Amino acid sequence: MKARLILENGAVFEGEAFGYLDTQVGEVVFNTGMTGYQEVLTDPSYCGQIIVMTYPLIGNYGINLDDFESNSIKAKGLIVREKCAFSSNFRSEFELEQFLKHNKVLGIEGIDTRALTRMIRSRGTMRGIITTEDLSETEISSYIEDYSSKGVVYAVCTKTIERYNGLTTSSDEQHKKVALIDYGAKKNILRELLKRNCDVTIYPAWTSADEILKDQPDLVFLSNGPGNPEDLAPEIEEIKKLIGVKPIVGICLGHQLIALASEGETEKLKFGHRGCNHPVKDIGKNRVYITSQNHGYCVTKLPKDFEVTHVNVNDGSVEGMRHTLLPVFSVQFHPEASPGPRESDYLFDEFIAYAE
Ligand SMILES: NC(=O)CC[C@H](N)C(=O)O
Repeated sequence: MKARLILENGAVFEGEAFGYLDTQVGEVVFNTGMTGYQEVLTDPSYCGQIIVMTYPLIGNYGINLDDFESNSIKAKGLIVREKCAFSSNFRSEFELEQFLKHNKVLGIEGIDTRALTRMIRSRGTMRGIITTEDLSETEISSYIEDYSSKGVVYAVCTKTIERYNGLTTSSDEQHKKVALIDYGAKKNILRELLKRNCDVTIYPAWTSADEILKDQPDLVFLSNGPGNPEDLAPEIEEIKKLIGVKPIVGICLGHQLIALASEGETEKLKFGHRGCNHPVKDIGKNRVYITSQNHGYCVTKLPKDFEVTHVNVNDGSVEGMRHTLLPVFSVQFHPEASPGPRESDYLFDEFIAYAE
């Protein structure tokens, strides 16, 4: 069946539908990873977005039971050049198409993803509709105008407090108590903390600072998550109450929220950074790491008393910052990888070293 992507600038790309037949509106973004489609689709930070994979063949190693970053697809749609119908990998449990169908997500194949990506790069990120229906002009513009990314964090974060014990049980290993505030946390953040013997309590995004402090954590960890950080005014107020009281670290959205809670500023990037091949320089180590990224916003004004620890080698944007006096440290990229290179996972040791 035919399916179309209609962008807000009027461009139309036609391809073949696969997965679940539907109409959805979202922000159309591209990801340059050659692999990692399972992690990308289930990463809650993609909530509200339609993903274009620039690698031309997607689905060739299927979907397995271990690589989920949350328990369902959070993206609104998937656009590929060619979908692989029969996967070939010893870990594959089902096909990409089945996975999309089961999660009620529309995929479109046969799209010139190179032309589409070039258009997004030159025009900037745009809203778009994916559909198998014949929509009228009025329907198209009302879909696009009604689209908003507000509330996405509340849609994806945990609704109840969850507690996990660190993996090592030996009594001489001291377990650090980590309060992970979930704005749409990827599972690999939890896995990395548990692997390092931390006992982790996951709190819904709206949890008050008082409630978190009552549990006496050794470290507060602000997760990644979807949407515009500026939409989270109440959460920013709670973070303000934690800064200087408990050590705080953050990844991606968490990093942006620390900036906003300390009177820094964030802005939307023209087309974002999404992929597994973004070079980031750790200024202290004078080394470049290839990192996994997925963000549309970045910190443009550093808060007072903060210094830049990491910088993006491609465009010079801020990739990490640290308070010069208080235990506060955060990065814009994803040291938990999943998907992508794991070479910056040393940052989890640095994060945990901040614990009291
Ligand atoms: N992965 C993330 O946490 C993304 C943060 C934020 N939603 C952005 O797009 O910039």
